[in-house]
Amino acid sequence: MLYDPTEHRIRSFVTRAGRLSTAQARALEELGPQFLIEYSKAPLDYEQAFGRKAPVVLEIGFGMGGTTAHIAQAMPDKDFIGVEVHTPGVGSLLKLIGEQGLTNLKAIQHDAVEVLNQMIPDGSLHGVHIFFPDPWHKARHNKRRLIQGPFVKLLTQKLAAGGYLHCATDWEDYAVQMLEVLGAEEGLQNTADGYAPQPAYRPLTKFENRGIKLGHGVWDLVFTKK
Ligand SMILES: C[S@@+](CC[C@H](N)C(=O)[O-])C[C@H]1O[C@@H](n2cnc3c(N)ncnc32)[C@H](O)[C@@H]1O
Repeated sequence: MLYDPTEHRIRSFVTRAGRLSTAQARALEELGPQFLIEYSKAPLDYEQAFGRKAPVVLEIGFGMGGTTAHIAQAMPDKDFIGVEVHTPGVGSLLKLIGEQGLTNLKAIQHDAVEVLNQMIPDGSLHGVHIFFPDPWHKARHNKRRLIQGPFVKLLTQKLAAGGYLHCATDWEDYAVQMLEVLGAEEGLQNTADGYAPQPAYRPLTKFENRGIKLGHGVWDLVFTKK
């Protein structure tokens, strides 16, 4: 066990109260029963969850879900599971699922580390997306960053052979950390010589737009499981 969720550990998020809009609250109430997968300590049966057998991509920390819904719509042959702790974000994603009539996207509202440990079977994921994870840019908060050795080992364990891990960030020193940590994971192989060109399926996100306005660069990293 790489992470024991029963042990105290430093989390990559802080619980924010966050105000729900009326539309988000309605989406949670009306679409939650169909599109939310409840956190559980039992392994998830993807075929049962989606009613078909298809490659599964997990997205960690989808924020308001705009990118997640965009990608799911563009790839109807794949099933997507988004994991997010923030309630307004989950409401926002459910609203998009309803508006776009998506049947290949569901959400889990829970800490992704516990979801991976408890619900995701080893060797089962076609891909993992982690777009603009919180940079925790103050040095004393760096330890909260998601992309660290043990977490990357856990992700690698959950990927199928040939499956991919795609991370993106607009914080240069987090990009450097990601390249170092992913490069050090012996189960992974870089698809590029260093940072990867932005894959065509990833649209600009809200955080990316903000970063670009602030003059930050954006770095994509795409690794595959050996
Ligand atoms: C900076 S936001 C980026 C959101 C989105 N990916 C985007 O690009 O717009 C990071 C998100 O990750 C979520 N998050 C952080 N740690 C998480 C965890 N352990 N499990 C699930 N979600 C997490 C936060 O709640 C937040 O919404």
